[in-house]
Amino acid sequence: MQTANDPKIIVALDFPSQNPALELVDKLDPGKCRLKVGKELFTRSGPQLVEGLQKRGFDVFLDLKFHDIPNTTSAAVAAAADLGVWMVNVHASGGEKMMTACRERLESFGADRPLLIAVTVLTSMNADDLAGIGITDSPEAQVSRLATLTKNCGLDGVVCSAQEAPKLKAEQGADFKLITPGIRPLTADKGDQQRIMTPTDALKAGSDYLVIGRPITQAADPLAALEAIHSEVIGL
Ligand SMILES: O=c1ccn([C@@H]2O[C@H](COP(=O)(O)O)[C@@H](O)[C@H]2O)c(=O)[nH]1
Repeated sequence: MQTANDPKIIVALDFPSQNPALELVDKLDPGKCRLKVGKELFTRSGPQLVEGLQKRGFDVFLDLKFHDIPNTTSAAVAAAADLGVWMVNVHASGGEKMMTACRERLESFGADRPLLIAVTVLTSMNADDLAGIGITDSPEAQVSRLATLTKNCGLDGVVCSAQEAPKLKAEQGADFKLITPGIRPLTADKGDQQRIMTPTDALKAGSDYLVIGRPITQAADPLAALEAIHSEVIGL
């Protein structure tokens, strides 16, 4: 259920610099959405921008998808926790030792620690893309395998596509959070996403949070696009 205290929509601020990002953010309501800062905007504008978004009242998902050795990755998630972000992520394919080191490092932040989640299979990838990196299982099977590893390491959830959500909720339980990009309203361009679902279907399938970028940020009227999605999902 979408409530004012736990907005389900996470707007991906994939902008080339902070000015266009803030132009949109200053029209948004932190009661209706959270914000995601990814590699492009963080590389341009960094921690100062994240702090500015948080001062405006928004929860920030720092989507830097860390993938490195345990020592380096756990230090990076601790730096994210120092920034005060709501959620941070790593790649599950970094493995058990890396994810466990990250989870243990965040324990020292107590109840205020960010949610720690792991990327399973990018929503831009299909079975052929997986085969290209030597994985002959279906995306669904690979996502399940990496979600099980992630849960066993004590993380809070995974990034997956909404298509995998029913299986993951059955396998990992209701509390294991599913953060799903690849969200496309019926009229939106698919772009480079492969495993997609509409906002309504994604929430019905078991997504906890919907990551939505271009269908909002590239819309002729981004605020109207967000409002339309918000109205669609508000009762779910
Ligand atoms: O598997 C993944 C992991 C992360 N993302 C990120 O989500 C947004 C999606 O943006 P759209 O414009 O709605 O496609 C983007 O920032 C990605 O880096 C993902 O798409 N898939």
